[in-house]
Amino acid sequence: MSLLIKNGRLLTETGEISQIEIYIENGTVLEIGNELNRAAAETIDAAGMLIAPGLVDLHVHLREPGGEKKETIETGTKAAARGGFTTVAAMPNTRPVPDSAEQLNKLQERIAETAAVRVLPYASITVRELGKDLTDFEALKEAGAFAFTDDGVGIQAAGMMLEAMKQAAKVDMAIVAHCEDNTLINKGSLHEGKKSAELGINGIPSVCEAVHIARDVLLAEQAGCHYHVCHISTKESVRAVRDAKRHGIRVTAEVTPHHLLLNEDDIPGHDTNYKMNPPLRAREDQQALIEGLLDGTIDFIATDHAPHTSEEKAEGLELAPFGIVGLETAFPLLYTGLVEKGVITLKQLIDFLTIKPAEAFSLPYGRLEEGSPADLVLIDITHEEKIDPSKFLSKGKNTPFAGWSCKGWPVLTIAEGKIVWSKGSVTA
Ligand SMILES: NC(=O)N[C@@H](CC(=O)O)C(=O)O
Ligand SMILES: [Zn+2]
Ligand SMILES: [Zn+2]
Repeated sequence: MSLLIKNGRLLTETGEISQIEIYIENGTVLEIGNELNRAAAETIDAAGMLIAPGLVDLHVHLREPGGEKKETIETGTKAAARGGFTTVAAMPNTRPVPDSAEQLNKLQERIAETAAVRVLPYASITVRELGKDLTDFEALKEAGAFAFTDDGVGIQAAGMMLEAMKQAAKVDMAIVAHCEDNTLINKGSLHEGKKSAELGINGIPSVCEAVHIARDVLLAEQAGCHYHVCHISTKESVRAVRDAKRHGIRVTAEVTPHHLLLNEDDIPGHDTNYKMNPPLRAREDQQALIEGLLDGTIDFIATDHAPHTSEEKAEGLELAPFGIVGLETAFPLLYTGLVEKGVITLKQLIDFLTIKPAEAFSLPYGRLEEGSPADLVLIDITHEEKIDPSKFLSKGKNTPFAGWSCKGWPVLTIAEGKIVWSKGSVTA
């Protein structure tokens, strides 16, 4: 199977745009250049489109097994393809949890059968994510685990975290941490601040997250493992990561589009589409996250795509589950909200969604070079369209961004040389 992409525009290292042809064979980029004179089974005219490496999202909830009402591997990866993502890492807070080689193997089978794009499965740190017993890291690595995390819940005991980190260092894998101290959650539904006070709702204080990060970087220093912070959200957390990096500790961090684009002032009232964990923080936290991204404290962007059913989300601010979807809106939102506003460049945005996550975890994805896997996305930078959850391929419609007018929509996604999603107008 061969594919020729003509007339596309590619960003060079310096951020300039160059006209390019890409020839793909058997899932691999064979040649990039001008007037390649290749005869391909299929030709795509990418005139006017920006070509980027397939986007990489290392924090996604696909919900299968056990949560199929919210999402499946099939619907979640179709949503990924529509959003321009060709690699996603699937969180293990499913039922059952991939906490043994047997469960992970079953998950891999489902992925092989139904996924539209590449899925890297996380395994849990503790059995059933209960925080009591460590899983068998060696066996899980052998079975193809991408990294270890108990996302959805923090590792409460420092001794447990240290032991996990030592085991992770032994098998040269990362500990990926949802940072939340259960004794500081305060039964909160929003950030503890202006908005929680205004709405008369319990708030989750910033220190609930930052205290785990401050603890964990010290533990990681001792264990010598790669420690990664999920969905960083507060200025104190950014400070802790920055300080740890300065001291040579092997820590990386991700931030979500919603924490970069929203803060508590944007919450219109009792709307559960603004309820996620960690919560939308104060304006100065949002500013600190942008600064952290710009100065390299925060390594990359991940969506934390967390679909829930509309019935669950209709239960009111205090009872509804935490989480919003993100795969199908990340690029246009960030392009419109950050690049068009001059906060970051287009090159930086693409890097934060491709090469940066890949480098943080030494993955061979997120780059478009001769010999690399043929993962790429064509993006229409100029076309403006409103976010319409009814068009989502995800089962989850839970987004606070419905109706936002955005530019920078993916129009065609190729994963391992195959067209996995197309808006329809570009294929020749
Ligand atoms: N982010 C969320 O608000 N929710 C996630 C859990 C998590 O990422 O911690 C979920 O699984 O729904
Ligand atoms: Zn989490
Ligand atoms: Zn998550």
